[in-house]
Amino acid sequence: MALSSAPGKVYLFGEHAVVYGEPAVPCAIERRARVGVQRRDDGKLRVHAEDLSLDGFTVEYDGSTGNGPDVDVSESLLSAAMGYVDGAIEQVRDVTGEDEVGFDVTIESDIPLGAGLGSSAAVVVAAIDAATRELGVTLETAELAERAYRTEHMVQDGQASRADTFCSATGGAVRVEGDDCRSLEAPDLPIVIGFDGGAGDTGQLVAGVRDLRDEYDFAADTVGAIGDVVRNGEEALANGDVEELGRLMNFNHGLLSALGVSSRSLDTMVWAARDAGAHGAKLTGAGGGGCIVALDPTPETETALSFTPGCEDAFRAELTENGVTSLE
Ligand SMILES: Nc1ncnc2c1ncn2[C@@H]1O[C@H](COP(=O)(O)OP(=O)(O)O)[C@@H](O)[C@H]1O
Ligand SMILES: C[C@@](O)(CCOP(=O)(O)O)CC(=O)O
Ligand SMILES: [Mg+2]
Repeated sequence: MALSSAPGKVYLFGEHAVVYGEPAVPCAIERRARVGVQRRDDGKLRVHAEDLSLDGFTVEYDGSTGNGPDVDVSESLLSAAMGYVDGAIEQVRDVTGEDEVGFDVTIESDIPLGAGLGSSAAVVVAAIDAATRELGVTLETAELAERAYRTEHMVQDGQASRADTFCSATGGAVRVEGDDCRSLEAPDLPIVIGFDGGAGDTGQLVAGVRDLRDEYDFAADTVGAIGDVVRNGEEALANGDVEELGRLMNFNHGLLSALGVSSRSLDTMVWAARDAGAHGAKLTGAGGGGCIVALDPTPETETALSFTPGCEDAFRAELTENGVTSLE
């Protein structure tokens, strides 16, 4: 049995645009997914995922025959739910050369699913790390991040960046532009998160931006403008200028909103944070529903969010330097 954990993240800047080669700056936060993996020799993959929205289920199926699990939910819901774990195991089989190996996989996570905090990347990174170690193979962090990226790329229909997976694998604040992934020095940021209790489908939201970008030059320009905001944001981060970071986050939110990936509840939480005196606020991740990230050293934003209709949970998030971690 091998057990690994990996962190979720918030985007200070650059989600969606990063899929088209613009830079992005996500930061790992101290909310983690833990994945336990035990080898089985019958080739089956058995996944126990208490937090998955199919009401906490356990499925068992034979990965070698391609037969799906025997649960009573629609095919599309199931493939969306299982795709990341299945994909991670495919990568493990590929990188270890053990094509027929099966696993019992147990997932526990304190990252809400589909909410923009990178639950998918954390689960994939932790799963690949635990499963390879279970087979006696230790991957370098760069290789692990690359395999996790390939998983997200496959599940999200060929549209994904390396940002979430690299950030989850290494921890800390990172900068990703295409295949150039590096760690950044970041000050201790006063991060507050608001969560509307909802979720968005990353694959669908990414496809929506892609279509807009294909149809309208001004949508392509908007993606480019997000890249400009990120480049300014990197400078503000390096200078520890939290006020400027906040202004740029506000700008970034406006551009994401123009690309159609915000929602009424995300906008409401963003405005509640701004009205409470936050330096700035924006949605984080794919959008559609889920979380916003705000910067506020005072307790005002967290308090205001906790009284905002449509905000189900408001909490502070600590940046973490701990990326993927082997627990057993
Ligand atoms: N605790 C978990 N157990 C099993 N699968 C999970 C878990 N957390 C996330 N996932 C997988 O990740 C998907 C959500 O990823 P995504 O839509 O990219 O949103 P995000 O990465 O912002 O949380 C889920 O549908 C599921 O496939
Ligand atoms: C929208 C996107 O930029 C980030 C998605 O983040 P999340 O899965 O919503 O946490 C997609 C990607 O980078 O692969
Ligand atoms: Mg994701």
